[in-house]
Amino acid sequence: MTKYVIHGGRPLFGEIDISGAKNAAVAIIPAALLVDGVCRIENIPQISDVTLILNILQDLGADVRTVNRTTVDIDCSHIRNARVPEELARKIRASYYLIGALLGRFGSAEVPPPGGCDFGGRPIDQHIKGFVAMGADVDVQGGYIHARARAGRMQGTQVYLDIVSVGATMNIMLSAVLAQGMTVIENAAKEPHVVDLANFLNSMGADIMGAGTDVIKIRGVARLSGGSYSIIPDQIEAGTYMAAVAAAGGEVLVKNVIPKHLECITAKLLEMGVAVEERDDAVLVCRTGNLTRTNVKTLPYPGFPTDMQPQIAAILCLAEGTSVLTEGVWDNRYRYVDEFRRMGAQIQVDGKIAVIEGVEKLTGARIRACDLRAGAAMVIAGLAAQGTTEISNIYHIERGYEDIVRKLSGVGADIRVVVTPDAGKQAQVG
Ligand SMILES: CC(=O)N[C@H]1[C@@H](OP(=O)(O)OP(=O)(O)OC[C@H]2O[C@@H](n3ccc(=O)[nH]c3=O)[C@H](O)[C@@H]2O)O[C@H](CO)[C@@H](O)[C@@H]1O
Ligand SMILES: C=C(OP(=O)(O)O)C(=O)O
Repeated sequence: MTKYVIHGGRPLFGEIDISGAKNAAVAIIPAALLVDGVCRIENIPQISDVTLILNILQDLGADVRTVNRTTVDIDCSHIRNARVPEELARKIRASYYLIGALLGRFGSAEVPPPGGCDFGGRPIDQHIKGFVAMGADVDVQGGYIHARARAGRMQGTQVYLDIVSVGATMNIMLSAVLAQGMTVIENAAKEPHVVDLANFLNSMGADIMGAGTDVIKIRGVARLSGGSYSIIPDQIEAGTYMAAVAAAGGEVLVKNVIPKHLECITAKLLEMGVAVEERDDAVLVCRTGNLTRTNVKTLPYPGFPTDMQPQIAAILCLAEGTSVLTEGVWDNRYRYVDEFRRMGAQIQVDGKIAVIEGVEKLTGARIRACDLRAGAAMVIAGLAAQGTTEISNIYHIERGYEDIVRKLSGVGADIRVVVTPDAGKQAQVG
């Protein structure tokens, strides 16, 4: 078993470099399927979700070459296969983007239902509604989603999303760039990664307007051609390290960020008494005094991101007074609360609302990551806690954080990766 062992209670000082955004990279890499020629993609984060999506493209027949640690060249010109392997696709959420990209490229796709963090139901009905409106037949058989454009090519149309969905907005965009005519997505998501995908596709020759607003217009073009593109910095990775400084104390320059994307997080940290100073492409985060209570509700961008909800909860556990946290996106994103309670946190959950009574200190405990951001929040709690925290199931964290142990050690955290023989092997030895 591999776990993180953290000796908490040390403030953090120094600088942390932020990697490319997970939720942009896992859409832009499948988008290379639409391009005729070589796409050079830079600022790719070294995380397991990216490795998986690159493996899927290779399995489909793409030529993937590593240029350096953060750059790959992808050439999908010779792909003829539109069936995605089940064992890879089920491990990540972003495999759903292969439906839109393959439909756009070949007019057909066979993709297993996606995996990803478990927040209760994660339907993709809005993605399918969009594909059907654009002239595709979609059904599920033998554990696979089968999608086929009846006219051989997707047809532009108007799609109104019943709910603001990041995945549906980007998937419909992928299926529309090579479609016949104009597609209009209404009630579209506005997250930075939606804009990044549109910018990537436009840089390869697509004609997309309005990304970042709630109406996106995509005029279909005959072909996309190769080029190079650099992925935006990860808003959530940056927010996670900002939260770590807020919880543990200290002063850290979080570098290579777009401060505008962080404003929703910065605003809450300021309310809690944390100093945040914006620079051109960095934010300086400093916490010396006590933390003040606040209320937080997660919402689609530009609201406070749901992917920062567990991390802000870790700080609120240490803030003076009672805070109310409302999850506005997912039905069940509080599965980590029992683990926090083992560290002395006082949290009551009722449906989508968590009431957090601040405590003076958290104490180290053996806890288990239950999903990606919950795992990151446990790291934050461990850094702030007195004593030793051991976090298992860290593969969840490695889906989305490049070198988290090295980055935190670089600012003075006492965090190590420890590999122990699993229970089965110990029993064999004994
Ligand atoms: C790989 C990736 O980018 N994952 C992110 C993406 O997930 P994902 O794309 O799965 O999330 P969505 O934005 O689609 O989901 C938002 C809400 O819409 C609902 N919904 C969504 C689609 C649909 O067809 N029907 C439907 O009812 C969901 O249940 C949820 O309540 O956005 C989420 C919301 O910012 C983030 O937490 C995830 O980190
Ligand atoms: C929920 C997340 O990821 P995914 O949708 O890939 O499970 C996340 O990035 O916080």
